[in-house]
Formats: sequence, structure tokens, C-alpha cells
Amino acid sequence: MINKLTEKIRKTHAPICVGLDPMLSYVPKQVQETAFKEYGETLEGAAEAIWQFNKAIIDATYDLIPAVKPQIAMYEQFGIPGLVAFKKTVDYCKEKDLVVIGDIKRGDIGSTSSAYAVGHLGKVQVGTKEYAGFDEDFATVNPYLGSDGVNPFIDICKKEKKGLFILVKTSNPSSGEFQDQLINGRPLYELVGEKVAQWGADCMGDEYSYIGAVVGATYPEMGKVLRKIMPKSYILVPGYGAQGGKGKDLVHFFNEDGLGAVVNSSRGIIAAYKQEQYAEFGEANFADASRKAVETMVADIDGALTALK
Ligand SMILES: O=c1ccn([C@@H]2O[C@H](COP(=O)(O)O)[C@@H](O)[C@H]2O)c(=O)[nH]1
Repeated sequence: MINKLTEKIRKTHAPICVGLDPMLSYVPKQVQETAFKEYGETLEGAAEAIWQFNKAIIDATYDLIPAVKPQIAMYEQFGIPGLVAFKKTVDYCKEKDLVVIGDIKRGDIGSTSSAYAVGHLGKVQVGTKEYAGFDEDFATVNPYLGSDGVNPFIDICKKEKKGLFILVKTSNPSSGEFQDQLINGRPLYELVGEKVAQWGADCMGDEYSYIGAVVGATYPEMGKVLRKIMPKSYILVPGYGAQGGKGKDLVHFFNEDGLGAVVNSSRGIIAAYKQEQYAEFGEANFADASRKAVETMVADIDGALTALK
């Protein structure tokens, strides 16, 4: 799957992923009303609304982008119907040949991690049969429990040719509370980065490892250091747009081959129609506003990378 991600980034010239984080408040009124007419103001109605919203955004952007990152929390808030919408979204994106990064941030003791890995990336055995559960291409993993918690995910990735993005330095304001703590003079995020490089060395695709890292766009200096620590790992970079990250902050997340990073924007793309910059589209044309926001983001990153050359 890492080879597919690399190929698609090369083909689209867009090292980005669209974050499918559908809060109901982002879904235009007309989409909500149609869903509520059919299912009422219920969890099913909300799930239908977010699914229709996602579908419109995917239809409007899939030819421009290599990947999407549905954030499972946004679906879980609507209970079982929300999870059904998550699965429908994953399947639809795969039909459109997009790489799907399930932002699930799991990690537990070995046996439990194993079940998470099977549920999201692998296949579960039922009697004589096997079934894929959510079946994303990549999943995000929280490494706080150490190798026991990560290895079951790696094992499934080896078997299924899937991949991981392991949290190394997150984009949020308080990420330093633990991640920047010094251990023998080195920040914890660097030690986790070294571990990702080690885990990844045994999991190489053609050019890059399928064990990647998450490093926030909001910490460009740390991104520069981590890029060197993990030269063969893709970095999933959240924090662009709504959290303040800009193209110029991202240049050192990339390798000299122009690859090695995939930058996520969620609210900045899916709720673009609410921004002043895209107001001309109006609520009715929300998906066209998302397409324009993708084009603007790609040009911003491309401009920053070109300026560096
Ligand atoms: O360090 C991290 C890890 C994950 N995220 C996730 O990315 C998106 C960001 O959404 P925006 O609307 O583009 O801010 C969201 O799903 C987060 O859970 C992150 O932001 N930072």
C-alpha cells in the first residue's frame, strides 16, 4: 500500500490527504434536511447526512488527491449508525481508488492491539470463513504502550500489505507535556522517531517503509529533525490550515526526492465553504468550495517546495 501511496502522490503531484472529519455543523442545511426527512432527527438521520456530505466531497476531489483520512471519532459520536457511515465512506473512497488512512489512534496490550489491527487492517476468522471489518489501508497507532502494543499492527501490515502512521510528535498545543520531556538529554519524540525508523527498517516497500509517523505541521523545527531520524518513513502531517500550519512550514518534512510526507487538512477542506475566501461558492456548492480548497492547498505546498530548490 505504501507503493500505491507513493505512486498516487507522484501522479497527482499532490502530497496531501483530505481529512473526512464530518461534524454535523459542517453539513449544509439542505443535506441535513433531506436526511432528516427520510430518517428523522435520529442517529440514523445524522449518519445519512454525514455520509451524503462525504460522498459529495469525495466526488468533487478524488481526481486531485491520492488519499483521504477519515477520523473515526467524528463517526463514533453517532454510535452504530455513525460507524456504518464510516465503513461506507472507507468503501466508497476505495472504489474511487483513493488510499484510506483510518485515523483511529489505537494501541493497547498485545492481545487487544491484535484485535484492533484485525478489525481495521486485517481479516477476522469466523468458523471456516474470513471477513475484513473496516478494511482501511493505513491506520494511526498510539505507541504509548511500547512494542507490545505496536507489533500486532505491524504483523497484520506485513500479512495484508497495509501500513501504519505512529504518533511521534502531535500537532496540538499541549503535545510537549509528555512528548518533549528529556530522557538522557533527548526529547521523547526523538526516541519514538528512532523506534519508528527501527520498526520500519524491516517493513520496506519499493522506496519507503510502510511504517510511517505522525508529526504535526505546527512543529516545523521538530519535523526537520524527525525527517532525518526517519528517512525511509512517510510522515503524515496534520495541523495544516485550521490549526495554523502553512506550506512554508512543511518543506523540511519532505525528502530531497520531493516525497516522504503527506499533509492532511480536514476542516480547511471539508468546511471550506464557510470560509471568507470561498464564500462565493455558497452553501449549495460546498463540494466545489472543497475542490477549490484542495487546489489552493496543493499550490501552497508546491510553491513552498519550489521556492526551496
Ligand atoms: O497530531 C495530530 C494527530 C492527528 N490529528 C488529526 O488530524 C485532523 C486535523 O483536523 P484539522 O481540521 O485539519 O485541524 C483531525 O482528525 C485530528 O484528530 C491532528 O490534528 N494532530
